Amino acid sequence: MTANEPMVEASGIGKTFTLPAQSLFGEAKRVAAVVDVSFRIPHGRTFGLVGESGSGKSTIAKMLLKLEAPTEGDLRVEGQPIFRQSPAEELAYRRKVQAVFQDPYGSLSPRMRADRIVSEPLRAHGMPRREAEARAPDLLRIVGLPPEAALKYPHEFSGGQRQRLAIARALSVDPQLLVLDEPVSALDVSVRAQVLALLRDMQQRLGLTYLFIGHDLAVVRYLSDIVGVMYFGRVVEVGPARQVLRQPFHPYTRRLVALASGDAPLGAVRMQGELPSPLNPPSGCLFRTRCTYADTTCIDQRPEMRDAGSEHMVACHHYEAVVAGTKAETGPQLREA
Ligand SMILES: Nc1ncnc2c1ncn2[C@@H]1O[C@H](COP(=O)(O)OP(=O)(O)OP(=O)(O)O)[C@@H](O)[C@H]1O
Repeated sequence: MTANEPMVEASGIGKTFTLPAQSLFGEAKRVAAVVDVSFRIPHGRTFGLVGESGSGKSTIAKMLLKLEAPTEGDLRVEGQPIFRQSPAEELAYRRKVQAVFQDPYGSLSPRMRADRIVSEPLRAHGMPRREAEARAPDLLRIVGLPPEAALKYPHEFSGGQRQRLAIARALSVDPQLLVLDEPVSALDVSVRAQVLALLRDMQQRLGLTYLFIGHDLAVVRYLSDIVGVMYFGRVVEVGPARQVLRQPFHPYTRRLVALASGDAPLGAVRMQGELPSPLNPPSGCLFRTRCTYADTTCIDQRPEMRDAGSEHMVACHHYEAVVAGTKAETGPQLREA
C-alpha cells in the first residue's frame, strides 16, 4: 500500500443491464444504471452518495460488494482490482468489506437468535461455532445492546436495535470498509440519530471507511467527508461534503438542497420538468429536460466533469454563471413547450 493510496478507487465504472426482449422479434433493451463514474474514498473517511431513487446509488454499492460486475471501468480496493482476484483474495475481500442495508428485517434470519446472527459471518469464515458464538456478548456490547439480547430473535427487537444487530454482525469479522445502503432511512427520527452516532463512533474507534448511501441530506452531511451527487447514473457533482451540500454548484444539487431544506425526504421530492426515461435518455446534458438554466449547448453536448477548485468537481456547462446568478433562466423545455 502506498502512502496516498485510497481505500476505494473507482475509475470510469459503468453498469448496463440488458432487459429481456418483450416478444420473439422484439429487441433486448438496455438500461445504463451507472455511467462513467469515478471517485476515491480515502482510508477512514466516508463517501456519501445522494440522488433521487433510480439514480444508480445501490448499483454502485452492489459493485463494491461484488454482487454485480461493472460492464466498464476499473474498481479497486487498496490498489487491487476487485474483479481480478484469486479465490484466496476473494475470500479475504469478503471479510474486509461488509454491508448494512436499509431493512435489517429482510437481512436478518427470523429464526436465528441474535448470538447466532452476529457470529454467523465468523463461522462462514471458518471459525468453529462455539468460539464464534462466544464472541457474541462482546459484539452486542460494542453496539450498545445488553447481554441478554443474545438470546432474543429479530422480531423481539425494535427497529433501531435490529439495525444495531446488523451493525454488530457486519463488524464481527473486523472489516475495513462498510457499505451502508440507507442504513437509517427506515428508522424513526429519534432512533436515527442514535444509530448515526454509533456508526460515527465505530468509524473513529476502528478506523473504518464508509460508502454511505442516503436520501436525507442532513444525515449524509452528518456522516460524510466527501459527497457525490448522482443523476441518472452519473455523478454530476463531487467534493467536500460541507461545500457540496452547503454551496452546491450544479443546478440539480442546488434544487435538491433547496427542496430538502423544506424537510421533504428526497424520495418524495418533486422537480419541475420532464423526467427522462432510462431507456431513452436525452442528448447532451441529462438534466437539461428539468433544468431552467439549459440552452442549446446543453442539448448538443454532454458536460464533462470540471474542476471547480478545492477538490470540488462539477459536470455543468454553465456552473460559473449559475453560481454567480448571471445565467438567464431560458430552459429549452420552456421554449419547446
Ligand atoms: N437488476 C437490474 N436489472 C435491470 N435494471 C436494473 C437492475 N438493477 C437496477 N436497475 C435499474 O438501474 C437504475 C439504477 O437503479 P439503482 O437501484 O442503482 O438506483 P438507486 O439510486 O439506488 O435507487 P433507490 O434509491 O430507489 O434504491 C434504475 O433505472 C433501475 O431500474
